[in-house]
Amino acid sequence: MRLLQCDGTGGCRLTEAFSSNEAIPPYAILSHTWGAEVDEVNFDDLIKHTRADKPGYEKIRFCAEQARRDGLEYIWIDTCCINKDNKAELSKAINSMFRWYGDAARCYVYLSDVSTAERKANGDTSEWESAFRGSKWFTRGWTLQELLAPRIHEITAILEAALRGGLLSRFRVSDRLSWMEHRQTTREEDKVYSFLGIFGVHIAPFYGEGMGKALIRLQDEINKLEQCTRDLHVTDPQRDKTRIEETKSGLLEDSYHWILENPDFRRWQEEPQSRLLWIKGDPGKGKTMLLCGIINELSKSTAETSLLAYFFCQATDSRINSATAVLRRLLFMLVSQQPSLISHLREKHDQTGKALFEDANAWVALSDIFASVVQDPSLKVTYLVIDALDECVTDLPKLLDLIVQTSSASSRVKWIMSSRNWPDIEERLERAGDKIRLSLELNADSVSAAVRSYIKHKVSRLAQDKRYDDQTRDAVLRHLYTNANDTFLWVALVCQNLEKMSRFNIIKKLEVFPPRLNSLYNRMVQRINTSDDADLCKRILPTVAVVYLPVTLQELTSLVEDLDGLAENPDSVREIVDLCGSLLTIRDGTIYFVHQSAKDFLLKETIDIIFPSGREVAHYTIFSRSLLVMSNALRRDIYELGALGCSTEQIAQPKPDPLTALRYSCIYWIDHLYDYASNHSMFDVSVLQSGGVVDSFMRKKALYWLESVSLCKSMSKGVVSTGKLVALTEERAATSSTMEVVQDARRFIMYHKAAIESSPLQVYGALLFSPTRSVIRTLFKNEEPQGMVWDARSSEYLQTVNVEKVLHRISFDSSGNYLYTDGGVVSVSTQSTTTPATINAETRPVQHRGIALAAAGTWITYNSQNLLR
Ligand SMILES: Nc1ncnc2c1ncn2[C@@H]1O[C@H](COP(=O)(O)OP(=O)(O)OP(=O)(O)O)[C@@H](O)[C@H]1O
Repeated sequence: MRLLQCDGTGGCRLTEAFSSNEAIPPYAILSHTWGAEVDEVNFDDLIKHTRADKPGYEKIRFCAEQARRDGLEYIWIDTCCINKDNKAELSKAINSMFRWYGDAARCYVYLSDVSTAERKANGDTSEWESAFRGSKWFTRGWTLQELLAPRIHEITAILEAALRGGLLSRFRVSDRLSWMEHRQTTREEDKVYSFLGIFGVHIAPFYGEGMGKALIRLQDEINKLEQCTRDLHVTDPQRDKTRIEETKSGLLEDSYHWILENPDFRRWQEEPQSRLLWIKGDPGKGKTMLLCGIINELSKSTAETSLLAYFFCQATDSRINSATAVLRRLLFMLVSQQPSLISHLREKHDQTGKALFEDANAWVALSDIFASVVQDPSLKVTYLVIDALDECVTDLPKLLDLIVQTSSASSRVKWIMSSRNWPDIEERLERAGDKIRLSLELNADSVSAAVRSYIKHKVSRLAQDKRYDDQTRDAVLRHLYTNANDTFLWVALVCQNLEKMSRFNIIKKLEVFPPRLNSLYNRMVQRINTSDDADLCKRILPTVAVVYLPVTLQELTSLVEDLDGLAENPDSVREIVDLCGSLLTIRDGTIYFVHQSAKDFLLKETIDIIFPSGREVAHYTIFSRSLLVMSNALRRDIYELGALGCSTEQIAQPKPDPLTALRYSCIYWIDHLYDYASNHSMFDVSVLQSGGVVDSFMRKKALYWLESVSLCKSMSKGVVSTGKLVALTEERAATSSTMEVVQDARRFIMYHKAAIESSPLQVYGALLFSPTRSVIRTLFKNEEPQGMVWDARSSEYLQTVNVEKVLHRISFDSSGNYLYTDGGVVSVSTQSTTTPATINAETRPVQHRGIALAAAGTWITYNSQNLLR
């Protein structure tokens, strides 16, 4: 970007171009409509100091004068700040202009066809206003990206939220395209190129290609961008935060406000060099809720000017307990708020697709991307918040190292993290330069006051709901004040128990709540152990303690034999889970531990009660139950979709959903088998023998299982799991026939993953593209699609499409006449022709890797020999 530097007396000179990592000084930018090309001052005129008589100088003078009044030294005007003879510079400018307008300190609009002289002395603005409303500035293509003022909504019909600075990525593509409808540009392609910034995409301008082709290229880029954002998305982080707050019965402002006045916190907030704040404290001291409060405050105070991204690690949920998950969510939130940042992901994502975020190399790729995002010179001031580092089970050291490294590399990023008092976290964070450590134990007075207000609030609610008399209320207050030891969680658990108890004799019953968390948990476990339902609870608790993410009530019925047949009756399951006392809680039909510390307690302190035969047995039970229920229920086309080409996006979850109770089993059975097998002395070798449970399941159900994995949107996990299964059969010397079927299933899923992921029933079409000697193809011969047999060596082709690169995405429009690929759009002719279609030609003698099926039943293979039939 080049700027015009004004000397304050009406003179200006062009600066050298700023490189992309140089800081750009504050500048004003001009929005105007172009006059005749000869009248505008161009780059050459400024370099050679020629043609000072051009009418276009008036605009420069206007802009420089206004900038002087606004105290700005630099201005940017498109007529003269771009060297249009330099193709690379022109292309870069076209692709960056939207951002340059967004980043400007001021934007001046020069309306050459509206005169202030038309304002009447008596203040009547009607003539001026009608000239204003009729100005051609509102009808030109390029000025679309420069619109700012709210009243412009009436004239342009552009949604007011967009004009008020709402994130453009939140508006539908069709809405944004419609804003251009009544606008003109001198060159037709500009009608498309002027959209690049509005969609946050880049294409090289190619004047002469025509609007149609430019639009196809734009649409293709938009599709890729949307796909990249979709692939990055896992769950909505805002919703995750709300869920956490609700699971913990809502956030109480009085109990976190102290932090805003805390000297360490203020130092972190106010000093630019203090980039890293680490809040540490023992279990249940209120760190998570404190961070929820801080996030609320930051989002109020910095909403417009900065970015805010956060992540709550939860050890109990394998989807959100790894370093990769942390980076993926943070990046998703940053990109959602500043879409231009997606450029750091696009190149890698275009090559690799969703696997970029999920395969074995995901950490390497994501950490590189993250490091370049935080060093992007256009990155706004950014706050990154991570709660519960201690609950990041996978790759915590790598995450800590990255935080330390990036915090010293970027001055625009400020971090807040929380964790328990773990020495290994302390040791790693010690390496960060300007960090602030805020210990809750060292701020005992503030925490104690916060806990007291929490107690007051909870007890007044209890007194109201349970109609306590004054004496009971005061006794409860006293017991909580005396025994809480500044631990929110202890108070929360006691109050939760009191809610379930009748008010009579409460004062005596208070004795059952001993001080300290562990004593309280111990009391809860002892009560379960001596209850009438102890056996049932002792089958449910180990299951809930070893699952890799919280399961639903229906999923639990698949994992615990005693709950067989109750999948349709969640209320009964709820009653049974309630027997497990105060250790578990149910929210939206999903079972959680009341707190991570409850699970920790169970796993560490009660092994002999909950896992008398070892934890591996709990894994074995889940594995074998899963295989049993899947063997009974899985079948071809379980959702009764019919058409093999039905794409994942078109599939609506049926009601009732036959996979409701099976989802967890489908995704995690292999992980449980693996964890069971980790104890050599306990492992029963027959599990992996010919005719054993795994062998039989794979022979009879492998394809139906893959179909269901795709319906559960978990193909990437399926790939990883089958890899684990292969490794296990090798380690444990399974019989060779079992190894063969498992290895072939692995090849099958690797080879056809993309196709099965986009259309689950393509798993059956994929048989046609597997070698005839494939074990899976042989086993499932009867499942091959009938009447659509395709033979690459002998078929007549309607059309042959050769592509230059691997195609990751392929889909037909609803008519079946157009095929959209990431290599371009192909029309699917119904007449026989030997002419190759529009994608660039390159034939490679390798095999096809995937397939897609048109609505009309035409097959296509993609990747290399791309054949339409
Ligand atoms: N500001 C608050 N408003 C409402 N409830 C709170 C607040 N602070 C703490 N609590 C209650 O205390 C419980 C424990 O707090 P929290 O989960 O934040 O502790 P923690 O320090 O993060 O614990 P751990 O390190 O074990 O994860 C919460 O479940 C909630 O019920």
